[in-house]
Order: sequence, then C-alpha cells, then structure tokens
Amino acid sequence: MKSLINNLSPEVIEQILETAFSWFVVVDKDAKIIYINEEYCKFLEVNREEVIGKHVTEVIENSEMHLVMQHGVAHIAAPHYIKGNYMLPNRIPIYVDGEIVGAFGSVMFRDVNDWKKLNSHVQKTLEKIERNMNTSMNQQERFPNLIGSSNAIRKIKETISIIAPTKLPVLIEGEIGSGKELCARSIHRLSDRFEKPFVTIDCSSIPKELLEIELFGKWDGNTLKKGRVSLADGGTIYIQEISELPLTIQAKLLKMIQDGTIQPVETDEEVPINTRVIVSSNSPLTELVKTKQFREDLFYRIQSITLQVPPLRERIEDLPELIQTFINKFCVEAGRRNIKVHRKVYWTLQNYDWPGNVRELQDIIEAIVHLADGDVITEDILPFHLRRKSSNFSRSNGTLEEILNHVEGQVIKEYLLVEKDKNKIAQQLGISRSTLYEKIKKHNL
Ligand SMILES: Nc1ncnc2c1ncn2[C@@H]1O[C@H](COP(=O)(O)OP(=O)(O)OP(=O)(O)O)[C@@H](O)[C@H]1O
Repeated sequence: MKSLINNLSPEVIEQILETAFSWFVVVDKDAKIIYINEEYCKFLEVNREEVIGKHVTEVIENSEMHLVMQHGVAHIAAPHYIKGNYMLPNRIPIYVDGEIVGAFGSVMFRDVNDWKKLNSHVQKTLEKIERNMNTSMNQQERFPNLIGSSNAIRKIKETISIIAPTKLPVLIEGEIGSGKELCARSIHRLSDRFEKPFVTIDCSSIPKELLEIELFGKWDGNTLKKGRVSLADGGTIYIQEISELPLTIQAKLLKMIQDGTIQPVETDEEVPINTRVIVSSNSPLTELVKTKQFREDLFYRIQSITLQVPPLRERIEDLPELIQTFINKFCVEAGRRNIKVHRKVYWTLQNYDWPGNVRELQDIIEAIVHLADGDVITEDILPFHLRRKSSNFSRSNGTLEEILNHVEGQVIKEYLLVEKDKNKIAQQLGISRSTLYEKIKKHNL
C-alpha cells in the first residue's frame, strides 16, 4: 500500500511538526539532532541551524533521548528538569525494519504551571460531567430546592435534567407563585453555565420604553451601558412575563436566539453574545399568538421546550412535603423548636384552592410559625379566608347519597395525605383494612 505520507507535501509536514506539539525534536541513531522546531529553540535560547547535527545532550540539559535509543523503551510523561523547572515530555524510539533508527521527543507541558492549568481544567471538566451525567444522583440531590414528588413535578425534574446541558431556549408556563423561577434556576444550576451569572428581568415591572435598553444596553457617548443580556453573557437570562415584551423588542430577542448577536440601542453595531434564554409566562402564549399580541416566529422558536408548572391545587399531594420543608426552614429562621401540624390544619390547607400557589403557602407557613405559641399548629391561627373557603365539604346540589359519597372521598383523601400507614387509617376511621382499600379504589385515590 502506498504510504499515506505521500499525501502530505513537505510544507504541510513542516507546518505540522512546527505546531502540532508544543516543542518537538528528532534525533538519529547517534542521538544527533536532525530536526527541532523553532518554538523549542526559542525556549532553549539556541540557533536552530547551529544545533542541527549536535549530540542532543549538548543542546538539551538533562536530555535522555539517547537512553531511549539504547533501551528501545519509550518514556511517556517523564518529568524532565530543565532551566529550573519541570517539563513533561514523551520520548519515543523510531523503528525501521525492526531497527532503531532514531527517536523523537515532544513536550506537551512546558512547566509546572502548564500542568497545573490542565489539571484544574481536567478537574473542572470532570465536575461538570459528573454534574450532568451522574445518573446515580437522585432527584432530591439534583433539585434540593424544588420540593415535590407528584407525577407532574417528577416529570418537570426529568425534563430539566435532560435539557439543562443544552443551550436551547426554554418556555416556562404556570400561574403566579407556582415555581417557574425556581425551575429556571434549576436549569441554570444543572448546566455547564452554572458558574456564570443568572440574570432576571421582569417585563411587567419595567416601563415598556425602557425595556429595550434594560435588555440589550445602550451606547452612551463613547461607552456601552451593558444591558442584562450582556451581564448574563456565558450564563442565563430569565425573562419573566415575556408576553409584556413589545413586538419590536420580541424581534430583537428572536435575532439574539437565532444569530447569537444583539444590537444595543443607539448603534447599528451587532455585538456577539452567548447567553441562554429562558422565558416565562403566567398565561398560555398560544392565545396571544392567535390575537397577534405575540410574534408567531418567536413563539415557535421558544416553545420547542415548554415546561408546564401545574398550580398547587392540581398537585395537592405535594402539600405535606412543602409544608414540612417550610416549617423546618422558618423554625430555624425564627430560632424556635420544630412544631407539628394538627391533622385538621392539613385538611383545611388541602381544601383551599391556592390562587397564589406555593408562594402563598410559603407566606402562610411563615406567618403561622411566628404566631403559633404551642408546639402544634392548630386551625384557629390560620387566616380566616382559608378556614371559610375550606369548610365547605358539601356540594350545593345532588342527592344526600351523592353528597355523603363526596364527603367520604374527601375524608379518605385527607387521611391519606398525612398518614402513609393504611392500618392506622382504617383503625382511626373505624373500618377494616379491606373496606378502606375498596373505598380508595372507588374514589380513585
Ligand atoms: N416546588 C417548590 N419547592 C419549594 N419552594 C417553591 C416551589 N415552588 C415555588 N416555591 C417557592 O415559592 C416562591 C415563588 O416561586 P417562584 O418565584 O419560582 O414562582 P414563579 O412562578 O416564578 O412566580 P411569579 O410568576 O410570581 O414570578 C419562591 O419563594 C419559591 O422558592
């Protein structure tokens, strides 16, 4: 077979030898230098023409190239003390027809700092890989702040784990206080951008005429006043209430996502940017697209990954875990002993419809942790509107049998929320375990 080296012209070969390794030297069978690259000569402070033909040990302090040929054994990453420092060369014997005809040496790490840099780079890369790929990490470890084990929250956590390492834009929809920002922060934390800034902007709280400058910056005389997108360069920008973004600015955002450039106000110059975009909306964007209040092209660009964060009332099974987490947190903050929650309080909280979602729950728990004077939180310290709303078990219409059936389902559901042990529940309700199972099945619980 024709040797592949014939595919390379002498110019190409020379360029490779000059640049492929940091430093490079070739010796013949007598350990005389036949090739050395310019960079190596610069380090050695020698003239290339003058060293060709010299014994390698005369030119390179502490060189062991001649030993490689004597023993026919390669030296891989063997520390070499030279000019007051350690470099890390490879020395490889060259065989032709089974005979050693010379050797070449290449230096990948020129001094200890080079190794250290690479070492810390390798460590960081490994950390990142572990962060993103470590499947042994369970959901609780990956999402220490995003509480909930309902199917909906599990699915969201799964999706976040998959999409976090990408640069794809993400749309997060959900009611106020449902946890959209928390999801956005989790995406950032689990991405390889985690060490870079996570910057937020709430389009509903900034006057429309200032939004463009806030987002993309502005040339002011000779200086560029950076916008939040630039402050998040390398990281993530979280744009809340995207529906409030005027159509003209939506066009600029689309350009940024598509082309990776932004155009600050008062200039035609386009600035490259590497910021991941996550947007949120409290109401479905599809409706706004239909009424032309939201650009269709931007919508299609951001909706390919959409996280739907369900309202708390639709994942009420997460309530006990959330309540316990908030109680622990606020008891620590208030410097008081952990307190328990009376069963009736659970019932009341479970029957409330939570228009303010997890934020409302969190605020209520914070208040009651401060208000409770005993070791148990009882119903009387709950806000009045909550007690009133939740006290209505019955339906306004239906037969007595239907109403009783409904109440039966509610009662069992509430017991199941706070007690895992079915024997205990059956005991407390004064029914057999099998009857309890029948009723659980009947009410689809
Ligand atoms: N699943 C959750 N686990 C723990 N805390 C949560 C959860 N969801 C929301 N919270 C807490 O509730 C509060 C509101 O959450 P967040 O700001 O993420 O909601 P949001 O949907 O972005 O709200 P808004 O639409 O009002 O901006 C925060 O303090 C957050 O920490």
